[in-house]
Amino acid sequence: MTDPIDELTVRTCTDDDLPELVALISRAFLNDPREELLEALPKVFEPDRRHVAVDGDRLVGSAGVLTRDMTVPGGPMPTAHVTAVAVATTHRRRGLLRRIMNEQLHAIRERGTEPIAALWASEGGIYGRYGYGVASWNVEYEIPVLETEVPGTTPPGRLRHEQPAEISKTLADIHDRARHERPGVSARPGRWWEMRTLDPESRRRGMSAERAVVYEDEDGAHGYALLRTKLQWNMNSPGGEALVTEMLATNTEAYAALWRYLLSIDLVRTVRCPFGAVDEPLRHMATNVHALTAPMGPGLWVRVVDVPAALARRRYAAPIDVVLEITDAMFPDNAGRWHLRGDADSATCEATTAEPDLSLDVRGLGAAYLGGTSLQSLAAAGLVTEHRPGRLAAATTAFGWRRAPWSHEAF
Ligand SMILES: CC(=O)SCCNC(=O)CCNC(=O)[C@H](O)C(C)(C)COP(=O)(O)OP(=O)(O)OC[C@H]1O[C@@H](n2cnc3c(N)ncnc32)[C@H](O)[C@@H]1OP(=O)(O)O
Repeated sequence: MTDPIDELTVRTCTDDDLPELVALISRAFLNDPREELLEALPKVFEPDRRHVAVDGDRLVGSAGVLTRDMTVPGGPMPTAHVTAVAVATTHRRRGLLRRIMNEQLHAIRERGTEPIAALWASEGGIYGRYGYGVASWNVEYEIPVLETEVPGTTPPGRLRHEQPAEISKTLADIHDRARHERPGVSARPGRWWEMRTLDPESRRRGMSAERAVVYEDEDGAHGYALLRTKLQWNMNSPGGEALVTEMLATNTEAYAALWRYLLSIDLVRTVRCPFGAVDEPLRHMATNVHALTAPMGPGLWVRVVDVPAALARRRYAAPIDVVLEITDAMFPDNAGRWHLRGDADSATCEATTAEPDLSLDVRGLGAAYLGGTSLQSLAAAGLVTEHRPGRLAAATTAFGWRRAPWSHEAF
């Protein structure tokens, strides 16, 4: 007997679906549908890239893609940003997500412009089965500011307070220049900055409006921090909190000046920075690194959608000449042997019948793609097999990168 879930229509969205879509996504993420989502979403909404499952006159499942570049080792690359995945609680665990993911990944592949897809997962058990691997790690800093500081003299530049929406061009310029150094950072095309700088009450969660601190010198602006604050008292002592919602800098001076500022705001005792990088330079700048001890969790998950295109598009930290044997249960065209040759300037990847040096599933390739998960550690976990001695070590070095991948926003 056919499960009724197989009878549901899965189609792409229209603008008319928006109100019901907002209700579906809000409920799935345990919220009430909020007016401001109806204002924010249309700024970045791509109906033709969002799948919905329909039961009668109801939307019961959905997953979308945002068309954005992401920096990968070597530079920016079109990347399908998978977002706002939801299945109605009335229809859960009957295979609806599986149907939607299948449609979505095939649509990305048919489009032919995005060699990889990326997402932030709400739970760790969902996306591995679709070929996604954890490609970056996120560190959640909670810094007791009385225990550490960033020493140094007053830099030549200065800091100024601004309303983010009023200086979005400056923020966008710093963001664009800073992100090229760092795999994992997403571009903000079109009306993204308009959406990012909306500051509805519901985003504040009891804290202040978001404000910007910009570092500039005579050559222009080189860094910014976006933050919220909240004052509370412990008996007669201040116990204020600052939440750094985003921070990017194009040089060390700006980065140090911003952290020096953040760690010395009067009445603030704790600075939280929920999107921290694994290789955050602050650890080497602060006087007490123990104050920066912090939990780490998965950040970006990457799915390689087109193996030869993805491997030829990124660059490699050292010369590489290797035959990879890939398995991929969803895309047979990805499976097989690929001869990858590359270095810091160029790369090629062609089908071959040669004996493989390494074999791995596409999920492991996604994990290693941004340079943040080592092939050697995947091999130690039994997820990469080496067929010729020495090839694993060489490939591990080449797949690494000078900065750890980092995503500064959970899209
Ligand atoms: C990129 C993002 O947006 S991440 C956000 C994801 N959305 C949410 O967390 C919102 C709340 N949750 C939901 O909307 C739904 O429960 C979803 C979308 C996570 C899952 O939808 P469902 O239709 O129930 O999933 P479906 O029935 O297709 O399950 C497919 C497989 O994934 C597994 N699975 C589904 N959800 C989870 C989960 N949260 N944790 C672990 N495994 C899961 C199922 O057990 C099933 O496994 P199987 O193939 O071995 O049988």
